Amino acid sequence: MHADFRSLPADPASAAALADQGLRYELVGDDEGRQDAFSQAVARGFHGGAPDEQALVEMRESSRERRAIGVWDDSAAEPLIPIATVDSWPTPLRVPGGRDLEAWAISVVTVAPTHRRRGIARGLLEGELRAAVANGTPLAILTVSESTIYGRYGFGPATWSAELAIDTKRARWVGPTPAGRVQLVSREAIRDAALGIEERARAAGGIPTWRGHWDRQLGLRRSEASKSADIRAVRYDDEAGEPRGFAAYRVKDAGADFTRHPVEVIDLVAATADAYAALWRYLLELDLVHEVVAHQRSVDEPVTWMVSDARAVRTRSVTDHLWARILDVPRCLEGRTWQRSGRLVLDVADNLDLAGGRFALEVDEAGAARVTATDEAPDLTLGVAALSSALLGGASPIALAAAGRLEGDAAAVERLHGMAVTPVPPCLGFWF
Ligand SMILES: CC(=O)SCCNC(=O)CCNC(=O)[C@H](O)C(C)(C)COP(=O)(O)OP(=O)(O)OC[C@H]1O[C@@H](n2cnc3c(N)ncnc32)[C@H](O)[C@@H]1OP(=O)(O)O
Repeated sequence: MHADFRSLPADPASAAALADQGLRYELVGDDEGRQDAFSQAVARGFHGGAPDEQALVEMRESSRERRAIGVWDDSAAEPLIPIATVDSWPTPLRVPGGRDLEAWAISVVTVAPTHRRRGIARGLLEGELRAAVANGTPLAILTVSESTIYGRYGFGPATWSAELAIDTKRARWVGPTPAGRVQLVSREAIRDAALGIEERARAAGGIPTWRGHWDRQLGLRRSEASKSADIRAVRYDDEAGEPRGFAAYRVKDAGADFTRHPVEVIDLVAATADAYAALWRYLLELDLVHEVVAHQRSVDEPVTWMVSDARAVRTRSVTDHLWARILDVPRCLEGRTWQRSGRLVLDVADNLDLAGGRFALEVDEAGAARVTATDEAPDLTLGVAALSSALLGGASPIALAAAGRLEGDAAAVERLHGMAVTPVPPCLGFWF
């Protein structure tokens, strides 16, 4: 890794391409005035309200921990506010087998409505991918506002999230009854315990959270205090009194019938099976509640099996969530554990010329991979986006082949499927 990723220079090729349009593409750096202008541009780019003084101070925290890039148009009416933004930071990503792979997380990609569709986002994205390569990071990741934007840069969806709506009047608890306790605690207490619990709970597809994330999720930022007083929090402590999980939720307005409050689960994080069961049970047995809605859940939630009537748990939607982009094929494929042994020669196409080539993937009985460049005839031909989708074990190579995103004979496709797909689907439980 680069000694200080925040000072990796702005990518010269993107700087030159944007300079041709009279635009300055630059690191935001440590100047608070520039950081605040960047935050204003981000809020505007996502159709948010103008941040007040307090919100700007709070947003400086992420400016200090991320590498932020802005694009300035000196001819604009407000030339100090960038017309485009992106930020990024290197982070561990949990991969199948329980190890972490370093990933370049990319966020807050915005282009002002006055400057859209003239290649500025392309400059930002290509610049980020080249910066990640310069940093020695083998993978880039992001969560997306629209699933139409990032495939062209070699990203593929790699985890999926479900939105669950549970009818609590039908969902009689038949799951386990753990021996620990669910305790009502302050949001501050959850914030203080969250990082430790989350780190133990992190499964494939997960990246570590940060304190500012929890301030925001739990409504603890001073600038958002008035909107979040209704957030309640519970913690599960095991028999020894160790915190093992928590849930934050909001009971919404019941309307005319006071027995029918909807509950929105803001987060439910469980480091143990006991914590998982106890927290769900608590939520599903709240009085005066008829429905519990939870977002960014796994597509294979055990809670479905913990209630008397499985149809009480309705999956409202399943959407792609984390997108991944391989930048170094050998390091990514060797970084994870595979489900079965086998050998395949993969021909990987990359239209940005960052990671493509022909590689022999050899997996031993323990699931450990060795990946070497080769000029043998390929068993499978695929784009880097399809390989990135398969990396975390959540995408089906059989379906990718049926869709024409992976070519090869059926036996080779099935071999990759058996090697890649994991029994537990990868999951990232939040947006970044
Ligand atoms: C990781 C994240 O931050 S996700 C958040 C993404 N940001 C947002 O949703 C905020 C609102 N939207 C925006 O700010 C802008 O519209 C952006 C950032 C999505 C696109 O910025 P632009 O500068 O207009 O994109 P740019 O002109 O570089 O387009 C590059 C290519 O993407 C395509 N494209 C851009 N936006 C979209 C879109 N929303 N849907 C489909 N295609 C798109 C363009 O047509 C172009 O295609 P081509 O290369 O085949 O010609």
